Amino acid sequence: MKVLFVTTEMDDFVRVGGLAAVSAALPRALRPWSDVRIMLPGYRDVVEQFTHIEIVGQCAPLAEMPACSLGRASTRDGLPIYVLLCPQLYDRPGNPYGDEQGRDWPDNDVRFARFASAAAELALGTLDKNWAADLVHANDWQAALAPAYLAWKNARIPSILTIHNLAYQGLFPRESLRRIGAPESSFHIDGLEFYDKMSFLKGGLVYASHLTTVSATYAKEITTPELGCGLEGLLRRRSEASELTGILNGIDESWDPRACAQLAQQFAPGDWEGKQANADYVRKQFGLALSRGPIFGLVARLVHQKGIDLVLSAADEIIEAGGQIVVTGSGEPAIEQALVDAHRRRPDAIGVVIGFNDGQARRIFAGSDFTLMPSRFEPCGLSQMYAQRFGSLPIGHQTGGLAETIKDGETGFLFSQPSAESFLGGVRRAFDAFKAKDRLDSMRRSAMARSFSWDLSAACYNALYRKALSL
Ligand SMILES: Nc1ncnc2c1ncn2[C@@H]1O[C@H](COP(=O)(O)OP(=O)(O)O[C@H]2O[C@H](CO)[C@@H](O)[C@H](O)[C@H]2O)[C@@H](O)[C@H]1O
Repeated sequence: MKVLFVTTEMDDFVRVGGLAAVSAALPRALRPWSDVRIMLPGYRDVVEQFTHIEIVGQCAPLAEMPACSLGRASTRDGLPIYVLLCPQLYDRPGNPYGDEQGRDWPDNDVRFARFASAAAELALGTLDKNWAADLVHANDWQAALAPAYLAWKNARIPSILTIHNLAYQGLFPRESLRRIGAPESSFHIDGLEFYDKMSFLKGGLVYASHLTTVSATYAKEITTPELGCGLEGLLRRRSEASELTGILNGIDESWDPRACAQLAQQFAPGDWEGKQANADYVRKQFGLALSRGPIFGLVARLVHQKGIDLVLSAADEIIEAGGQIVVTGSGEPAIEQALVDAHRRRPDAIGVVIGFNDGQARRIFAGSDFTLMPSRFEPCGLSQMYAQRFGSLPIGHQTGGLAETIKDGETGFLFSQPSAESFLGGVRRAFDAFKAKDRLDSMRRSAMARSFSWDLSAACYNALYRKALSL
């Protein structure tokens, strides 16, 4: 079975959020079953990391989308990667989606439509004479038009679209339709149109043969007006036709505190002195006061979704009760600034490093007692799984994947509403557990014993692929 996995982030080369971790781990977990190949845009960060890229094909210009070439390379462990080379679109500073100031690139419609249409061509066998795909697996709005381009070419290749976050839809003005060579006839309510704009995500929601999202709970939630982002009607129809499946993400094996080389000290369940060494390190690194109280960690993209405002409004109570807070991540400038201000107000108790560094994140999970995840919604969430493996008990809102991966009172704490009061309820329960050392010990052991292995998820995707191919 030949699968083209189309994504715009991958931990090996470039990451903005959780999609990058999934794109690095899931294709690897699928390798025993299929010939999975990844397709990425040729961003500067991707191209620079390969010593050799073999050019395998050329893509002709289409509407306002420039010609480009397709390169083939592979990761050190032999995973084939196709890279779409078009310096004019992808060789830029900044992150995959915007400039160094965080503003979206104005030509993102062309950048990602070019990517998606090239993916469709590659799948059809017109770009690499030695390879065509049996199935296309596209991820999020950036790749969501791949199923649409397949449909517009009347191709019969089945496609799967995974929604990692419905809140990002890739909305562009109607004129984009012409720029990306989409048929005029696709601009209607059952096609790409979304309130008079063009929605890339909707292209995938409409044209993909099957939809998945990253937890069963979120798969239900997105069929409701509360979390359906205006697309609930379409999603409900696809769900009722059994064409929307929730498959929980896993995490990779490097999340093992006994072996993780990036920690201040490795530790096993029960070795709380080892865990304490990481707490000491974090306190020192973040310039916090010496303390015997709990550390609350927060590792997240700093966006509205993640409920950082709830953490800020609870900060005084956490500190008064003897806790300290450490935060790392990057995202919206206003949220970054609010965190920096909170740190300036209480540098002894609130540590903040804006930016993202994987080692730093791991040391926070290892050094903290609790991990804060008051997300307003959370399709799956990875931080709460990383946290449990590292003995940091997550305090999460009972939504999406958090509701499925945190065992309330056993491996972490769930609270019911995305409000400051409800969140504080979870925090207070955490303080109680911290004082009851036997309880803390057994909760940490239960959390660390969980595996969150990719194997189960990969088996579900494999079954879905086979069903889509009627194998
Ligand atoms: N700039 C940055 N700042 C902070 N952390 C960064 C980061 N870049 C990468 N990360 C990493 O990404 C992790 C966060 O991933 P999540 O899955 O929790 O959320 P995200 O919203 O990015 O992903 C979306 O996609 C994933 C994957 O399907 C879903 O789990 C999730 O619910 C959905 O919102 C952090 O633990 C960290 O390791």
